[in-house]
Amino acid sequence: MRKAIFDTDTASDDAIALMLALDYFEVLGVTIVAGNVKFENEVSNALFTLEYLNKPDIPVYLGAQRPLLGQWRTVEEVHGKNGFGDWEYPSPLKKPENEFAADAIIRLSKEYEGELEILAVSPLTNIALAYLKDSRIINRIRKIWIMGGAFTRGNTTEIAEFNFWVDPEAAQIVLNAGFDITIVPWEIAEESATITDEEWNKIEDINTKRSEFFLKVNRVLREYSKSVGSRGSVHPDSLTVTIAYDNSVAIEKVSKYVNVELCSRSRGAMLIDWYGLNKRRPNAEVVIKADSQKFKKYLFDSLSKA
Ligand SMILES: O=c1[nH]cnc2c1ncn2[C@@H]1O[C@H](CO)[C@@H](O)[C@H]1O
Repeated sequence: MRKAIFDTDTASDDAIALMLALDYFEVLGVTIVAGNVKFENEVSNALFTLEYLNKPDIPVYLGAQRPLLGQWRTVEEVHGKNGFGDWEYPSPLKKPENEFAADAIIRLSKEYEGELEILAVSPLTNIALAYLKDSRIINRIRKIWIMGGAFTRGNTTEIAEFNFWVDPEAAQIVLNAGFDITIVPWEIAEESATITDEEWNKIEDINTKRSEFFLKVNRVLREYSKSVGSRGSVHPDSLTVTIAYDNSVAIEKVSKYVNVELCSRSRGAMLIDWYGLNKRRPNAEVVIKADSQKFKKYLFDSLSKA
């Protein structure tokens, strides 16, 4: 089985993406980073998810509790106050590790040199810190799968997607470091990983512990997504993990030089050099079309498991 670290600001879809990652990868650790909701809620959500899915032995490492430089805001309106649709789940018994997330990433990259992949479905602060401490990590990590960036339809500002917007400096560091990177941008998820009301009804009918989990953690996400005009709840993190597992879910990809804007109004914007104007070598593969049916088949299969 492929080996991966799951880097997350655990709220709503992050937890479903973690469920999928546990099915498809040997997850060596879950690293937590500042993003969606209060750090303590993210930690609790990750610990609870692992317990709920009967994987209590997978270590959880605490990472950056704020972005490298800028101010950010959490988005409880998107995920609910606790990030899990206000579901009052029982407090997890499991505890996080003492080792700092960036150190765990560096250590695991040595223990599994050339094999380790990172599923980065959150702001890139932890990965930037790991790289800043040990730049040779770029030669040991096999691949980073990044959920981030918007082409034009930002979900946090007019032009910026949340993960890139929270820590654009970290995103810029990671993108320019020399890792092997695939990016799944926001619009691709909205197009292909939106779960409509009809599909929510189908999930209600599945009636497994996992489907119940989906309905609870994504309850507020569903309301929020619809309130801003999406066709249902949008699941970018789940799509990213599915593409990491089965690359044929990404129907069209382009290799380009990608950077992130750091300035005022357009902070966090994804900058793709479509025409090679900078004469810089491509640093990322960007997914521009995904197979919605195939993604949903994977999601429903996983939700149907006992
Ligand atoms: O409105 C939203 N819909 C879905 N995900 C969101 C939203 N706001 C923040 N995130 C978080 O940021 C990434 C997507 O931009 C996802 O990783 C999700 O956890």
